[in-house]
Amino acid sequence: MAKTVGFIGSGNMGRAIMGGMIAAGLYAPSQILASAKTKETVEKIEKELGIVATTDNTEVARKADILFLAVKPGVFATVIPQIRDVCKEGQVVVSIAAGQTLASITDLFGRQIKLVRSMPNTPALVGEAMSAVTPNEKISPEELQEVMAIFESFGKAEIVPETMMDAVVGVSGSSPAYVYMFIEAMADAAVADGMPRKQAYKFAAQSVLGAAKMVLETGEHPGVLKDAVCSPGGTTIAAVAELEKSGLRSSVIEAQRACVQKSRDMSKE
Ligand SMILES: NC(=O)C1=CN([C@@H]2O[C@H](COP(=O)(O)OP(=O)(O)OC[C@H]3O[C@@H](n4cnc5c(N)ncnc54)[C@H](O)[C@@H]3O)[C@@H](O)[C@H]2O)C=CC1
Ligand SMILES: O=C(O)[C@@H]1CCC=N1
Repeated sequence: MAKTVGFIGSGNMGRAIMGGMIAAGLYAPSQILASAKTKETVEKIEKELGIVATTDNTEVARKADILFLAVKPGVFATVIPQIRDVCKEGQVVVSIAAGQTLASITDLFGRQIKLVRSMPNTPALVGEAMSAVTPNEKISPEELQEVMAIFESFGKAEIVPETMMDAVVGVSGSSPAYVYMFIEAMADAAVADGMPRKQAYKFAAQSVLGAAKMVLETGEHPGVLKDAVCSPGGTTIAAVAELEKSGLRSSVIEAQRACVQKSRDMSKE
């Protein structure tokens, strides 16, 4: 097992992964080394996660057995030239960036490295991420197993071909944002009907969690599960008819297609 897991970038996603890994107990906080841009963030994450942090990206690259690149895609061209000559021998590099391909990252390193492209999501923080993982040909089965164990420590993970990554960004990387909007809208409606805001979030979020679990655990088609909620002449079908009128499905499909297209465009930049 890797002795040190490094993170370059400690923003929303980096912190969600570190928090998820620590909560799962797969790695002790002392085995995680992260870099951040400012001293304030270094102090904040050291306190928040109990890990060691630094403003020096090269220190993380020198020491990490597995190195997560958790900065924004546009920062790769700054960070990789900084670290490429000091990376630890035999190190496995894991990118979590949208729109950075195995080929583009390899180009920035200027040589073939052990590289994994991945797409997690922020529910990593509560152990419920959905992550996709694509290794390059330098990654051994044992190394892949170790990387998968990290992703599985904070949620579900699957190996996918790289050609699937743009679709993954749409359906799981970015989709928590659409779901939060749905929860917010349901809560707003309940608040309009007099429910206290905090209680409204609980009722809306727990209903989304329960519905998602029904899909995952019963194996039923979502349409069958929907039909079971719709009593003939009842309340639910009245809501469903309105949602169809305002084009909920089409709206979600178009939004997700825009997300996937953006991911494709970013890969070409
Ligand atoms: N937020 C999300 O839901 C997801 C994000 N991602 C990917 O994760 C990556 C990070 O995204 P977020 O965490 O959302 O962004 P963020 O902006 O929250 O985090 C990026 C962090 O990198 C730091 N940073 C910037 N330049 C740096 C440098 N030169 N050296 C070290 N640190 C530097 C920033 O200060 C910031 O804290 C992106 O590539 C994104 O595509 C992937 C899946 C989901
Ligand atoms: O919005 C973004 O670009 C990142 C990638 C997936 C989720 N957040």
